[in-house]
Amino acid sequence: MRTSIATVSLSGTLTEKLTAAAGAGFDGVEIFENDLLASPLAPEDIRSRAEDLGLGIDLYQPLRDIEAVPAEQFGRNLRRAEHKFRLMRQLGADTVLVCSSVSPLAVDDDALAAEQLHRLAAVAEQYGIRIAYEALAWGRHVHTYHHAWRIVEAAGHPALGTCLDSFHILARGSDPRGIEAIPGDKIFFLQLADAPLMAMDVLQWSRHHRCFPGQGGFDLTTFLGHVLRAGYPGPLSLEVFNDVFREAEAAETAIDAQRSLRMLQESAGAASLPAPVAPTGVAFAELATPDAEPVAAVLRALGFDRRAAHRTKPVSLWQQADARLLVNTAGSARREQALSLTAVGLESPSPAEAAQRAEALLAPVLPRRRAPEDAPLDAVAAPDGTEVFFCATDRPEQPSWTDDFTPQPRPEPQPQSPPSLQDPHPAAGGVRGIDHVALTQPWHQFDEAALFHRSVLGLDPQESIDVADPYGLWRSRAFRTADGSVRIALAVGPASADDSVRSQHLALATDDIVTAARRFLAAGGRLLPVPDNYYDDLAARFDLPPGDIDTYRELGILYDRDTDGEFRHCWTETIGRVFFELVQRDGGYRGYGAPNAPVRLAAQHAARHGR
Ligand SMILES: O=C(O)c1ccc(O)c(O)c1
Ligand SMILES: [Mg+2]
Repeated sequence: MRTSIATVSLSGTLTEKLTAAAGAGFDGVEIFENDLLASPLAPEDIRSRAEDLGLGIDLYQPLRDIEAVPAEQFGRNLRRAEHKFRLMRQLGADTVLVCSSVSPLAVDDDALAAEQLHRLAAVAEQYGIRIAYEALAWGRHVHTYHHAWRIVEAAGHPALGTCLDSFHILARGSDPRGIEAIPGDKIFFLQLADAPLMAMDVLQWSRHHRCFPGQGGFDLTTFLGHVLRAGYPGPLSLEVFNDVFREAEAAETAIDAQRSLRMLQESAGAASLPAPVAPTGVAFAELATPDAEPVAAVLRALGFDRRAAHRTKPVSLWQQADARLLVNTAGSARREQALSLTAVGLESPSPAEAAQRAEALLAPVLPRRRAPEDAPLDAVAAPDGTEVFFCATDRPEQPSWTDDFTPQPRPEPQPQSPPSLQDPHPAAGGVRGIDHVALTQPWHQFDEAALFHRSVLGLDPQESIDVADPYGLWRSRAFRTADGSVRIALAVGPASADDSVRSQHLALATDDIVTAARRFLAAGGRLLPVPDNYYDDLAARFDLPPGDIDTYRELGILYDRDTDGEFRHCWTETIGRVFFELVQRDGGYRGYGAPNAPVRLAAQHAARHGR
């Protein structure tokens, strides 16, 4: 289907908006009046600029406060409208949006509204223009789609149809099934927007918090199904008023927008994409640092061995059971000078198919080989720049990223066993694998990152949660496979948290955190100190054996429980931008210890600033 985007959804000048829309593969745009008024380009130049970019101007908008007004006022409204019809001829736009009046002059009289819209349509028709009448959720007398449609039907003019906007319809809780009763050819335009579910004034909600389909809480798949079954033949157009998108890079927002529409068309059965390939595990996480020694010391204390070295690059593979970490010191030219998490390898049943889907969803695909002699690997860049590899680890039928590594002799020679990358049996208190990867997102990319992880990586979103920090608020949302074999937690921090303190972390799974913490401390590792107050509260909240609480207090282990299981965890000190978490997840515990996160954030501030 044809895809379109309203210029109000993108940042920048009109030219920048058009370029971004075209770059993301949109077929058309809705031009917002203000974008035209503020543009130095004449309407004919806008038209040819759009044409050169392969974009149609699918809608011009809006005409406001037109209908159901006293005769004299309507005369003035018609003159104003005719002015815009002439402009639209120059623009090459043939559909104009009229939103339901919010004017105090408007009267509650459907017959008058229908008569005046009929007269407006008759004038528009002379210019070859169609009127699409839309009910604003806060319209003075007309605020539901069925009401707008009743008026359009009563007006009975071929140049008059209705515009459906998913936000206005779903925000008011209208039943979208009634859309199927509208003849498809009388739906002149379809605007799509999602929004987080919020209890607030609907105008403020609409003007500030709309987002792209799949980023909010509305069921747009069902909604679109009704519109398509009605026989709507026009474009799917995104009209998203969003404070963050107004500031973000237009080219990236446009790609995020197009990705959301492709996902929506897939879920509504209107288009197909290469099938999703859910990952089955975390193959590795890659850390970049100019100086390997500080992180190597922590990894040794955590029980990791330096198991292999890259054949051609300064990259070491550290491993313990299924936890594999790459430490890359070729990073001096990287944007980060401090230790940072730069790549994640996801074990994929079919790396090539995962990459095909990623490409169809406009993810930036990275070169398959970083160097001519490297094994070919499928990888894409996440919105925050993290490289995500689709991996097959040591599977005979596929190239393996481990092919680029040469096993190193074990530190304590084991004559019977040759050097190997396999290590299925961790010692008691050892690390078993990677429980989750936690990535901090730039503040303006949280919704984009969420859609990316769901659509491109095939992960299921969990609830968004707020976490209090002494100096602001974090918003965090985890994405996971159904079986929990891959968990990625995204967080966006307070504006005051500058980039250097936006830490990322790797949570390492163990079956025995008490032994793991003791071994780490005995090996010279340092855990983040946890205040005594925390443990007093723990005793009040949970009926844990007092001896356990004493042990947790001694070691700095925190505890949480949900209806399915228990969670115990502790954190290392931060090196550069990265810290490690030891995690013991028992039963079916689904969370990440969120109730304990404020304690961590306060302790990390204290460690950094001595306060
Ligand atoms: O907020 C508004 O004024 C406004 C204008 C035009 C639209 O299509 C819309 O959905 C909202
Ligand atoms: Mg609208």
